[in-house]
Amino acid sequence: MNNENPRRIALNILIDIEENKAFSNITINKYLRKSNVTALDRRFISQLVYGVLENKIYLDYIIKNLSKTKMKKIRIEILNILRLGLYQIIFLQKVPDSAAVNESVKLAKKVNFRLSGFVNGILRSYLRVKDRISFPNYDENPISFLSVKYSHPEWLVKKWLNDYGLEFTEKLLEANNKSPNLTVRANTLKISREALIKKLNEEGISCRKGNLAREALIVESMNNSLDKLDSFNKGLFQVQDESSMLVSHILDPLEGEFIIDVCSAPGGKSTHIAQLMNNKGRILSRDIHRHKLDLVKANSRRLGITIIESEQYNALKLDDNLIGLADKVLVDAPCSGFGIIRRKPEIKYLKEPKDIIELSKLQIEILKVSSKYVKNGGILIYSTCTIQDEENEKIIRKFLEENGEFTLIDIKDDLPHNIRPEEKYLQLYPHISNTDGFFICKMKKVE
Ligand SMILES: C[S@@+](CC[C@H](N)C(=O)[O-])C[C@H]1O[C@@H](n2cnc3c(N)ncnc32)[C@H](O)[C@@H]1O
Repeated sequence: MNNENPRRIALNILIDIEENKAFSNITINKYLRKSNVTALDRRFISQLVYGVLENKIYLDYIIKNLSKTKMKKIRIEILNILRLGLYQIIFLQKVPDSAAVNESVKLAKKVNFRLSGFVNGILRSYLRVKDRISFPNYDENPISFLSVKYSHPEWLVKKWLNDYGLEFTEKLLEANNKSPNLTVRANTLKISREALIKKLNEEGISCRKGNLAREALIVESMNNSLDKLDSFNKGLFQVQDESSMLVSHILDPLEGEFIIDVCSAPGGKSTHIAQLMNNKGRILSRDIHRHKLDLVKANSRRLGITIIESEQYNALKLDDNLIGLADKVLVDAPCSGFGIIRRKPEIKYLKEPKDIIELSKLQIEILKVSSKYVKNGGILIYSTCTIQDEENEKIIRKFLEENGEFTLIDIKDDLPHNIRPEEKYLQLYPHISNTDGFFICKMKKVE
């Protein structure tokens, strides 16, 4: 077994994510970029990594039941080999049980020969007693039941049950463990959506029109990673979820305007805004992290956008030079990310209740400071990729209470016909719109 063994690569990725609290998508890309595995193996590696992360609490519950060694005492490599083995046995019909066990034992032998017997024992005992493992019972403890079944931490399940009720919560939990659509935005500065479909088909990518945004394409199958395609390198598209595309449509930028995007990296929305402005006008794209701004620059260059100025800047600090100057300001705020658990399942284990409190303080401050840049009659957009009220509606309510010069604008006219929010703002959920969970709110500074 060499280092190009897909299970070994998946194991290394899982350990890296756990030890370094790293993001799954970035870590997977990092490892795949330096390996020579086939397209089929790349898909298998992603499936293993996402599958284990999505189902970690469930898999650990089983390991805890079968192991005499306490979870905390099981070495991280062995624990992840067990998770990988069980995931294959339970969730992957295409992998025979014997192969899942044998490959896990082989992997364990490479990592720590002495402990391969332990791995063999746990996996084989699972196969023997799987029907007798006792899981939490819904009637006795619905929170534990849902937490284990859908691998979400108990505090989050409890919170969502409280906020949304049982039916909604269960659908949301279930949707969070499903694969999201891979969606791209046609760069209409260079190509129409129809012509892009043709070009991608020629490159072996099958895709269809999106459901919500007029530039969106949903990728249905591919035999190459998107960033290796000629169409990608020529800047004909940008990977972006449809929910995120709606933000720029709701901002509704016009040619010649001055737009400030205070939290812009990696530039998904800034570049879309530039596209909607026909690359005419001025966009100031700021972010607190310099290295992330390199992505804004690289994306702009690839997409042929010249009106974006990127600048490292802390959005909490008022910039006196910009007060009252912007036609439109976008605050796409840092958030808990609970709307993108499908893309980054590790988020559900990393974030804690105290993070939501800290984030909401940061969000309201950024919003207050950034609102100062809006000119009279101008527009302020607040968006997040989360579904927590504390980071969304409550922020807006507080902001509007304290800033009487801003008023909420109804966004129905900016939305496609198939989205009809009950409120003036928009809250999307993965199990309802099959997009990321997203919040978008539009405010106007009264003249
Ligand atoms: C949701 S992401 C932005 C995504 C981006 N708008 C896009 O569409 O590609 C939030 C960004 O806020 C940045 N950020 C966090 N705290 C900040 C601060 N105090 N000032 C400016 N940017 C900040 C993060 O670095 C992160 O890139």
